[in-house]
Amino acid sequence: MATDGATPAGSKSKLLVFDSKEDLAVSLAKYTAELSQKFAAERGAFTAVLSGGSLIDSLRFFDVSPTPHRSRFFWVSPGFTDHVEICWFHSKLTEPPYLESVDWSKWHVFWVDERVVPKDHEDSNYKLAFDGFLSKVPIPPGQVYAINDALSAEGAADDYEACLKQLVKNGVIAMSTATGFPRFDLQLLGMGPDGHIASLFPGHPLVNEKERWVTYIKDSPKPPPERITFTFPVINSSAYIAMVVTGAGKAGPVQKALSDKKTSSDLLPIEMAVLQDGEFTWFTDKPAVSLLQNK
Ligand SMILES: O=C(O)[C@H](O)[C@@H](O)[C@H](O)[C@H](O)COP(=O)(O)O
Repeated sequence: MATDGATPAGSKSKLLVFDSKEDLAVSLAKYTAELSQKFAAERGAFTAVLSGGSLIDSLRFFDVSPTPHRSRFFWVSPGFTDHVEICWFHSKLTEPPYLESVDWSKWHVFWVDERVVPKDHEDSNYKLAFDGFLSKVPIPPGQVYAINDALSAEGAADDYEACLKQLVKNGVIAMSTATGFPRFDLQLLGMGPDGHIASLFPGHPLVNEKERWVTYIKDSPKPPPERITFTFPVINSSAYIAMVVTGAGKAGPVQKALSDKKTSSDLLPIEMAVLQDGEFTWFTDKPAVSLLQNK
């Protein structure tokens, strides 16, 4: 059966490897819907954080099928491999049954990073998520927290941080008693081929930010250059992280992140994503884990 992987900070870590992007998307929809139900019942709100990039495709990717879909995935941890076959309805978050069964009124949506461009610009992560996901589900518009696109990068980061602080005060966002930073229920993240997450890039001083909740970058190596981003203390205070990584182009950083041998001097941002008290799940495909030993 399934097994948990390494637990570096006492938190849980799991690696899921899927046969196809469709299978990954089916599982991600089920995982997200279950967490939404759990937090809506426990706290009366579900705080979900999105990234840009290919993640949104994973929330909307495949076709609807009326018949159950047989999906295989693999749980992998050092020295252990198991294959599990499961039947799921071939469904995504924006289709039945989730469209009706998820309590969308409890959702509050945030971005782990955003490009400093107008909301209707092709580069906007808000636009990407709106077109592919948010426009298809009935989340109250007042609970979708886009950046203020009239501000500079610095101003937008300050404004977003102030918004988060207000929502912590109102009890919409939980606080981590362990870290003193906001504790989002679920962060749905992607990783770039260089091992970056959010807009925290390898070798950039922002990876060391310890005080701010939200900060800004004006020299992002991935275009466009101006962005705002959550900091590591906020990412690492999450209750759950789903790290969605597919494709052979990302196999190098995946191998490095999951390797037992770590040297603190050259950590990639993905290796710095270590939950203090939460569950970190990798949603991957076979090409992304092709450099791992025990797959
Ligand atoms: O604004 C962005 O560029 C993203 O939020 C970024 O952090 C993204 O998640 C990764 O770069 C992975 O992107 P891909 O999945 O497209 O490689």
